[in-house]
Amino acid sequence: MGTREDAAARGEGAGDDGFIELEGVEKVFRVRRRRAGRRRREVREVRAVDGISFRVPRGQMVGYIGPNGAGKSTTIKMLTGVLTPSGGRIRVAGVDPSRERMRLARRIGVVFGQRTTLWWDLPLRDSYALARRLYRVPEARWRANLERCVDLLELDGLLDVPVRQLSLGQRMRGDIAAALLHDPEVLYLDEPTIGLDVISKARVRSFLRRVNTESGVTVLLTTHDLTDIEQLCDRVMVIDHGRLVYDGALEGLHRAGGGERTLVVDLAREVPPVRVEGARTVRVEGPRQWLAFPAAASAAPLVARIAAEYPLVDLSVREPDIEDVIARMYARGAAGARGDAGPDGAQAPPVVS
Ligand SMILES: Nc1ncnc2c1ncn2[C@@H]1O[C@H](COP(=O)(O)OP(=O)(O)OP(=O)(O)O)[C@@H](O)[C@H]1O
Repeated sequence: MGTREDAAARGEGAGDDGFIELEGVEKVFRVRRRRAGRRRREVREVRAVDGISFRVPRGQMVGYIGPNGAGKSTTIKMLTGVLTPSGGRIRVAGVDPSRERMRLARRIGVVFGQRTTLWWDLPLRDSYALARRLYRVPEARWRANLERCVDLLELDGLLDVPVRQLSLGQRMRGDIAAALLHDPEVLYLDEPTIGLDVISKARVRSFLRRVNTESGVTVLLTTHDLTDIEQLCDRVMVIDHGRLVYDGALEGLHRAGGGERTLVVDLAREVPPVRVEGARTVRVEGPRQWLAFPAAASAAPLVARIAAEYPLVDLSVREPDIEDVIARMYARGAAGARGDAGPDGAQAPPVVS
């Protein structure tokens, strides 16, 4: 991982405002299935990605979120060149991924949280050494990158352990390191914190923040955990049924969804429901209380008010599920939020904040 300047110097023909560019991208899968009583197989079309356009400048860290089956993984697979779009145009660093997949492979890193790219029976160290040969990374560069990853991802002591013996959190950190040892300019992360405990999530997030700010790596992050987005991304894009329905800041998404966050407070003893301006108590269980407050509001003044008047011991903030936020966007009929096809079949632009 070089510096931000290194990353800028590596630019090949891509304008800074369109390092990743998608124009009207579509992916249609044809699924064959046999219906009971029919001899012929029926062909059904699944429009996994349905006319998506966006541009991501170099060095930006973007959240790419949506409900299950929305088309997130399909988009990432097209960005890596694993899948070829059925329509539209993609450029990553000026390169068409599906045409020049091998050339692009050296410039991108991919982490699929649900699957490992590491060799299951080999120690991490051997997996990394194989990847070095595959990507032809110069020895000195590779060593420096490995040292930095081992240090920041706390992999020391794990390098000689076979991957299958690692915990999920250790394996995920191992996978993230593997994706970065060849100095990629873009990192695609598909659910990098899925299934991790709070401490492992915090480690992964703080590492990703450093990689983005210090090395200028452009990051596209898919997650169901809105805290990942809140802590890492200035920009969030929401995809639903293969269409982009929102592009902007997380606060704007909360406004569009009109959602609420929940402040969970642990008090030193049981007290009547907390009464505080800006929130309403929705649940009380012994000394623990749940307070709902507008998702777009800051929790800090609320916490200060509670701490001043109640024996506050501990607290946490729970984000609404992305499914809830999107469901509310639909329920409120936010202008253009559906990305409905117009009379001419054109897709309405996403809500932009
Ligand atoms: N190879 C395939 N063949 C047929 N249909 C597919 C294929 N891959 C994905 N799909 C379908 O395309 C749609 C989008 O899937 P995709 O995996 O991109 O969604 P996702 O947003 O990543 O979902 P999740 O959050 O559950 O991972 C789904 O309806 C899925 O069933």
